Amino acid sequence: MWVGVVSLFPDMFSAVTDHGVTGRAVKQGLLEVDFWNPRDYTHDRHRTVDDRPYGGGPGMLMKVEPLRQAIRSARAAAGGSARVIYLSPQGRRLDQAGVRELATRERLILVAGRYEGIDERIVEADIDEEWSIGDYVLSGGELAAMTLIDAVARLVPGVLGHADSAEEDSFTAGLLDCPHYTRPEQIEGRRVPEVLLGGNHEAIRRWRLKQALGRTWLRRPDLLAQCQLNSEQQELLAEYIRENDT
Ligand SMILES: Nc1nonc1C(=O)NCc1ccc(Cl)cc1
Repeated sequence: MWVGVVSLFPDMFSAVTDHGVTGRAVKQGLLEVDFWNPRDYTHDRHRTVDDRPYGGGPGMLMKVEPLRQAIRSARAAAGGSARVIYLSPQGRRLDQAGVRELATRERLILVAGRYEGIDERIVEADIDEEWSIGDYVLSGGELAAMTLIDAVARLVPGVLGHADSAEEDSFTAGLLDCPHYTRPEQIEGRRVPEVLLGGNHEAIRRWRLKQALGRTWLRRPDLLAQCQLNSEQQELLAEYIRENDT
């Protein structure tokens, strides 16, 4: 997957390009991230990238020309086949379904804004899709862009490594994760559930599924309402509710 990033702070992206699963994906050539900085498209002595808002008010906007040229350069490099995405609280809320949609695209260009925003005419003329990672206000679009890169890259074949791509198997898709345990067997009197210490893999699978269903029921009934539960899942959830309905 190829991602073009338009940002005033490209160095921030080392968080995804130089670390962990996504860093390894870059090394392996499964993920490529290239950068276009609007500041490189300024021609004044001060390399100005911000501009005052018509109508007054606090703060500045991103200056139009440098941003437009950076986006156009990124599009040209993508060979015109990229989707240009702008990250902002005004966008479509990102969830795993949206991540799956975005992961089907070979080329994405992510526009990370700074200051108070970008000119609406750029959104109309140069942006294909606007996405939000959540209902809160960040200081710029970079962290949102990195969040999207991380979530989408994990769905690129080969990136996660373990063949069963634990993340997305049908077992728990759409449910919260089950509890996890590792050594030692006891921490200040708290023990690991016995089923996990045995070797009964079918019992372990059922226990994990039951826990995932139960935790979703307890913490995110909205997610559960969207799930089509099969008979085994319905049975396990009913069992969990019987055991946990306070
Ligand atoms: N929440 C979010 N989901 O995506 N992006 C955000 C966010 O807060 N961006 C801050 C931001 C976005 C554009 C500009 Cl010009 C300035 C600051």
